[in-house]
Amino acid sequence: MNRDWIATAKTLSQALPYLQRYADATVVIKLGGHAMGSDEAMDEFARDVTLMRQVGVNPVIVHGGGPMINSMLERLNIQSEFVDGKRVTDAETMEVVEMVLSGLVNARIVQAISEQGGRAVGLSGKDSGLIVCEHEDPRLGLVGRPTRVNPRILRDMADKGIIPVIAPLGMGDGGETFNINGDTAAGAIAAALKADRLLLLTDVAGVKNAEGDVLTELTAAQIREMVVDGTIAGGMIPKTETALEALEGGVRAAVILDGRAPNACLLELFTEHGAGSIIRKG
Ligand SMILES: Nc1ncnc2c1ncn2[C@@H]1O[C@H](COP(=O)(O)OP(=O)(O)O)[C@@H](O)[C@H]1O
Ligand SMILES: CC(=O)N[C@@H](CCC(=O)OP(=O)(O)O)C(=O)O
Repeated sequence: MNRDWIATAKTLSQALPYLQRYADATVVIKLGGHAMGSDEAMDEFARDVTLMRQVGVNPVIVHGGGPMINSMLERLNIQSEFVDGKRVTDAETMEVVEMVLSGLVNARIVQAISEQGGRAVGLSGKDSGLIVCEHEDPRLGLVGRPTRVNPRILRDMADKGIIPVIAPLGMGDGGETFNINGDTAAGAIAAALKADRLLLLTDVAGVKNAEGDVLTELTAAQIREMVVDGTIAGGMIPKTETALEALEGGVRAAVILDGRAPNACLLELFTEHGAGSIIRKG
């Protein structure tokens, strides 16, 4: 018999304990704009998510789209700047952010999952009272900090076998729209669902130390130290902040991993090998 088929059967057999461990688990996956790359990578991600659902996991997708927002702002000649990894958002920028996240990025992910045979439905934090926000910092304009997350709609969707795909927008108490960093939104949702895993997919293999080596396990204390000494910088700041807040909020473990690596999510959940940097409570 062809050896590849034997290897496939063996792989499936070896995955059994992991499939059992994650049966009915809730896994929140943040797909960063940098991890979205090519159509092939998107198709593979969609296939992995569809497979997860097929074997009884409840995947919840929260996406970013920073690079896509940047290119649309450039086309419209609108300047944009970041403070500590978050986009300063005025009313004009907010319109573009919403248009790109809900109109382009969200729709692309939903379509990719549908093409793999999964049932995906796109929504944003503004739908069904999912994420209510307040102003995070006066310097950032319409950037929201989630104050209340109502995950009921997500539970209803999971019960029906639907994979939610969520754009990181929120609603203020006065009905205004807020831009939420994708990592922050994913962490808040993971905490509200008391998720078993929060997977933060990005474009690096994990959190690196000052020598550039990926740390496979990290503690909260290590993270705080690395933020203070500047080893963790830029977009990695909201990511690690999110991981810590999610753990405080009741998530069992958070993992920062390379979304461009082949079958990144499956590798992390269903093999002994794991992937990226894992941060556990403690
Ligand atoms: N200590 C670190 N380890 C790994 N990446 C880091 C670190 N400090 C800063 N970074 C930067 O953070 C980036 C990931 O954040 P970001 O670009 O916002 O990703 P995404 O768009 O996937 O959310 C990496 O590409 C890297 O340039
Ligand atoms: C407040 C804030 O910074 N919002 C982000 C939302 C998108 C995002 O988080 O995209 P990535 O995950 O691809 O970086 C932004 O405007 O770029």
